[in-house]
Amino acid sequence: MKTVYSPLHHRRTAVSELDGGVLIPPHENPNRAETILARVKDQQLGEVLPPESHGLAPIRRIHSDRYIEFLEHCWRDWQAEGKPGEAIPAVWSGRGMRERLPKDIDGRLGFYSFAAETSITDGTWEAARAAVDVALTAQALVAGGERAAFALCRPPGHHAAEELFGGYCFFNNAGIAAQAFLDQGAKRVAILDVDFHHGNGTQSIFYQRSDVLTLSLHGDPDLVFPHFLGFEDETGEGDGEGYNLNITYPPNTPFEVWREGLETACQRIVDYAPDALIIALGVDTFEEDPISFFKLKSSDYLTLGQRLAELGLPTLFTMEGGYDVDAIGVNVVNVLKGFEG
Ligand SMILES: NCCCNCCCCCS
Ligand SMILES: [Mg+2]
Ligand SMILES: [Zn+2]
Repeated sequence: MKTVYSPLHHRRTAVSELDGGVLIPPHENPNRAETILARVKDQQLGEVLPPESHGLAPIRRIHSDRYIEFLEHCWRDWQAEGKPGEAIPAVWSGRGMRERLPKDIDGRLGFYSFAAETSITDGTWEAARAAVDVALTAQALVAGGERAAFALCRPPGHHAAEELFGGYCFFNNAGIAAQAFLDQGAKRVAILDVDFHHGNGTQSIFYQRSDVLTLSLHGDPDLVFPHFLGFEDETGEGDGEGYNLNITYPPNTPFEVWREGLETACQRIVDYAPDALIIALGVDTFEEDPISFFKLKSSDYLTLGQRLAELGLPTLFTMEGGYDVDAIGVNVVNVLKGFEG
C-alpha cells in the first residue's frame, strides 16, 4: 500500500493546548506523524510519496470561503493585536446570543471554532493545506485504480466542519477527499470513522446528503469530546435521513464489544454499496491512549484491518487521532497490514 506524506506537517508545531486549566504541550504533535512514518518504512508497507498540490478549489467544495480566509489570516490578525501567546478561542455565542460574524479577532476565533484546546499559530495554515494535499493525492491513487492508499495527514480533519475548527482539526481531509471522488464520477462514498471520538465535522458536512454515508463508532458524547454531537438518534436530515450512523460505547469498552459496532457499520456499508470507502483512521481507541477510554489492544488493529478489507471496496485511509505516541506507529500500521492480508 502506498503512503502519502508531507514534511510540511512540521509547520504545525503548536506549543500550547488548553487542558485542565493550564497550557500543556499539545497531544497532537509532530512526533505522531514521524513515528507512523518510521513504522511504515520499518514494515516496508510500500512506497512513500510526496503530495501533489491541489490548490483551494477542492477545499472550497466543503468549507466556506470566509472560513478559509479566516484560517489563512488568523495568525497575522492575532499578532497584529500584540497578543503574547498562540491564538486560542476564548469566547463563543452562547445560547440566546447572536450568530453574527464579529470584526474582532477574538470574536472571529469564537465564531469559527467549537473548542478551546486547539490553538492557531504560525504555520498552521501551511500544515493544514498540506494535509489536504496529502489526502487528495492518496485519493487520486485510489481513484486511479489502487486498491487502497494511506494519507498520512497531520493535522487531522474529522472534527472540522464547514466553518468550524477544533479537536486539533482545521480542514476536513476525509470530507474533501469524499467530495473529490464524487466530482470525479463516483455516485456514493462511505466514510467510516473509527477514531475514538465522534467525527462531528464529517457528520455535519454531509448530514443532509445521501451521496455520502457517514458512520462513526466512538465514546459516548455524554462523557467525552465533542460532547454536543454524536448521539445515536442523529440519523441524518432531509435527503440525508438514514445516511448517518452513530454507535456509542461506554468507558472500558474492549475490542470484543467494539467489533459488534464495527460489524453493524460494515453491514450498513454493504447495503449502501458505495463506489469508494474512506476510513477516518484514529487509533485513540487504544487501551493506553491518554485522552480516551476504550481498551483496544495493538493486535486488535490487525483484525480491524482484515475486516475492512473484506468489504472489497477501493479504500482511502486518512490519518486522524491517536495520542499514545510510542504505540501509534504499531497500531496504525497494524490496521494497514491487516488490510493488506
Ligand atoms: N483533556 C482532553 C481534551 C481533548 N479535547 C480534544 C480531543 C480531540 C481529539 C481529536 S481525535
Ligand atoms: Mg469515531
Ligand atoms: Zn480522536
